[in-house]
Amino acid sequence: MEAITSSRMAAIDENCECLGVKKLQLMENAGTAVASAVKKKMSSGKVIIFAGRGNNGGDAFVAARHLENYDATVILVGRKEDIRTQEARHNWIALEKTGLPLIRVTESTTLPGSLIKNADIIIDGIFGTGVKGKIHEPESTAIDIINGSNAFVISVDVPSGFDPDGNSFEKAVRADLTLTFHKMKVGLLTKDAAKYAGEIQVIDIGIPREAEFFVGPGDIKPFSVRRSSSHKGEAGKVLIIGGGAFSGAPALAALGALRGGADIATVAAPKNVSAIIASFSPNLIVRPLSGDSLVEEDIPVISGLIKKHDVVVMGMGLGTTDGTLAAVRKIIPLCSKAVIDADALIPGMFPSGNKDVIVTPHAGEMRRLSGTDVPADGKEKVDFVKNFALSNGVTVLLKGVIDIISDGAEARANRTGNAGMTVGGTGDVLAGLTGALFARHNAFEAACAAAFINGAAGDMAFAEFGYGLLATDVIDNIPKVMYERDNC
Ligand SMILES: NC(=O)C1=CN([C@@H]2O[C@H](COP(=O)(O)OP(=O)(O)OC[C@H]3O[C@@H](n4cnc5c(N)ncnc54)[C@H](O)[C@@H]3O)[C@@H](O)[C@H]2O)[C@H](O)CC1
Ligand SMILES: [K+]
Repeated sequence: MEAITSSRMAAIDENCECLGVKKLQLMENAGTAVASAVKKKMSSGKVIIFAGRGNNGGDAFVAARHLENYDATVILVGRKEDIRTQEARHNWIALEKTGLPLIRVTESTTLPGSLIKNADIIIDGIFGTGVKGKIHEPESTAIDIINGSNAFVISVDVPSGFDPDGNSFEKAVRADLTLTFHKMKVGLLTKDAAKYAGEIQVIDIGIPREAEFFVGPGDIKPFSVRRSSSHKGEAGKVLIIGGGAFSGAPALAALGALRGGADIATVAAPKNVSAIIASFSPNLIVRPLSGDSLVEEDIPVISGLIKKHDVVVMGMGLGTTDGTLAAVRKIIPLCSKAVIDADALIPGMFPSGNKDVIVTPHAGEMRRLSGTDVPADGKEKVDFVKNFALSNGVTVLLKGVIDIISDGAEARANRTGNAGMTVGGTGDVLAGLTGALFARHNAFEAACAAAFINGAAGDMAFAEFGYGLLATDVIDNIPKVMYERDNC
């Protein structure tokens, strides 16, 4: 059964907002489904609703509002001033306008244990996917009280305290029924989950398919955060192997990597272009290779550089002489993580099972790599990319009007970008940016985020320069997309 992590769920949630489906709507659907489960179980009776200060509590507030005709009481575990999100606050205010009794509990000693004794149903909305670490008071005692009751317990999304990602946890509600939203959670598939969750039902809360299939702002969020205590190099060291035939392409890739957050971008380039590349920017470290093009004799130097970097980005501006292609073939197996672009995209060279290679072809390069025509669009194109990724053991980022990204297991698409980006160099920027993101995250997530960020930076450049935009304008807008812009 397909299951989802809490971080992916949060990303999808964020993507929904951009598609016009607000969190408030999802919360309404979630809470309505919980109330329906109560109505299905009994037509009248005593219901106690435990709600926390996060969105799980918000779902419980909605459920309570839909149970006005029952003998229902809401226990807010925490101060109403501390209700964390706008959506949950909105639903608390709506609840205050009903005739339902609302009890606020800030200390474990004031939890009304006697009220719970003869409850028929308890709704458990203390924590959902946002639970972290040791359970504090009064939540901890609230969990104990629920577990000590004889009522039928319905947990909202996950039993409160239970780790949605399958990690160890301190204590959790033991539910009879868990209504989990959108998809099964990874933790609910672990072997002792049923002890806590009881029967598990997956509830559709109206998340559009597009929120999962199209890369959105939620998917780039994890790439925009960094610990304040980070040390030099921790954000990624990227080695660009390119140039010889050209000099601008590897420089654009390196600058794309730096704007994408890499701490270090080193360019290993043939001697004929190395000084030119260095002269483009003082931010670049350039290591000259032996001659006018990459050759096998350069491999000892390159091998040493690979060991000092997290990711290799290779191909841009290399040229396609036999000697260069022979060198490329020998370099790829030396890399633990590689982004392969442009001239380094050589047919038949990706070892199956090596998931730490991202290839970034456009349609023409994809045709060369696969030896067949790429379907124009639709499901056929997605399946084509997915099959290629699976059979070659790589992650594919196929560039196009709509980019398709797949690691062979999953496929997503990216809609950012514009026709102004057909200008030379934007693909080099994307390759470098992909390398920077790949240094810190897995191949598929990095490729998805890079496609979105590069396209959105291109859209910002288009707003300023129209069809006169340059690859360097895309580079300059990368941080705005990652750190400043509302990307909806
Ligand atoms: N994913 C969706 O599309 C939807 C999800 N909904 C519901 O939202 C919750 C997740 O909400 P979130 O606000 O992120 O987190 P929680 O409500 O689970 O909890 C956060 C809350 O709890 C406090 N807290 C966390 N850990 C502890 C602890 N150890 N001790 C004490 N307090 C703790 C924290 O400070 C916060 O205040 C999801 O499960 C769904 O139920 C949407 O409503 C519908 C769409
Ligand atoms: K819960």
